[in-house]
Amino acid sequence: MKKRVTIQGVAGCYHDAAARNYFSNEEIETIPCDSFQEMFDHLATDASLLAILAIENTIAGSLLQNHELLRKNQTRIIGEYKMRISHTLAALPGQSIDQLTEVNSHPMALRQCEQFLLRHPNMKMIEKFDTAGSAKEIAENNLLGHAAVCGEYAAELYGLNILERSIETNKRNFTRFLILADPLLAAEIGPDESKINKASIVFTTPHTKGALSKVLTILSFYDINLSKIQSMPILGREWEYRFYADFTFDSYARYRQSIEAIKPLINDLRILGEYTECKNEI
Ligand SMILES: O=C(O)C(=O)C[C@]1(C(=O)O)C=C[C@@H](O)C=C1
Repeated sequence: MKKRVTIQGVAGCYHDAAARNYFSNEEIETIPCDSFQEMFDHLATDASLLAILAIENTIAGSLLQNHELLRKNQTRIIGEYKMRISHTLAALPGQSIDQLTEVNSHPMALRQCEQFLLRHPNMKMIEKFDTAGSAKEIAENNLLGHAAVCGEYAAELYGLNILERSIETNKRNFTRFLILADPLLAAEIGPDESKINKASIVFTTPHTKGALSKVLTILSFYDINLSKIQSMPILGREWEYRFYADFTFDSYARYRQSIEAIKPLINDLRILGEYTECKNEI
């Protein structure tokens, strides 16, 4: 059966490209959403759907709100995909860069191109819900004076002219996406234990001396490699934090033992997913 994958954004956006790359051996249908929240709403009402969710970028950092969405929803992470992101500046045919007064894009994309955009102060940065959505809006409404920061494919798809290519601040610009599924579907189509070498968890620690350090020491004892840790404030408890951690490991059994070993030291543990590490980042 054709997989249906919810994406934030419209045809030609980076989520669309990431979904098509990740499922390159299968025919898929992408379901556009206006926000990350809307993606989770769709997943909650239709357990047969999958989703792809940007979680961090090598220039702009973490998408913080997406960590909280992962925790608050029952979906499981079943995979990850790292994709090179290269942005273009695109406008209606006939427009030159000095005629532009406004640049539209997803906030993460604008941040990734900040150095280029600061060199062109004639363009005011206006955040929109999507890169490709910005290109589409400019084309459909014939918005003279507007440019979009979007992928080359999106510019072509919506008939815009590319004024500048590779405008990201650093060429090593990658976004890491997570593949999500309802827990029952995840058990069915997620990777076999033998292929699992990465996990994402969230937990809190008591506000005592060395609490987090003790957890990390135990993980290191079990040969667990901490690949990312992200703290987020706990609502209503000033200056207290929740920790989102990603691990990689060679032995699934040792990883499970390490989780059992840290349990007495932590609270509110949730395993967000166990999956195969994506290595295609070069
Ligand atoms: O606007 C898009 O095209 C998206 O898919 C969103 C998004 C993001 O959420 O970070 C995806 C990848 C890039 O980092 C820029 C924007």
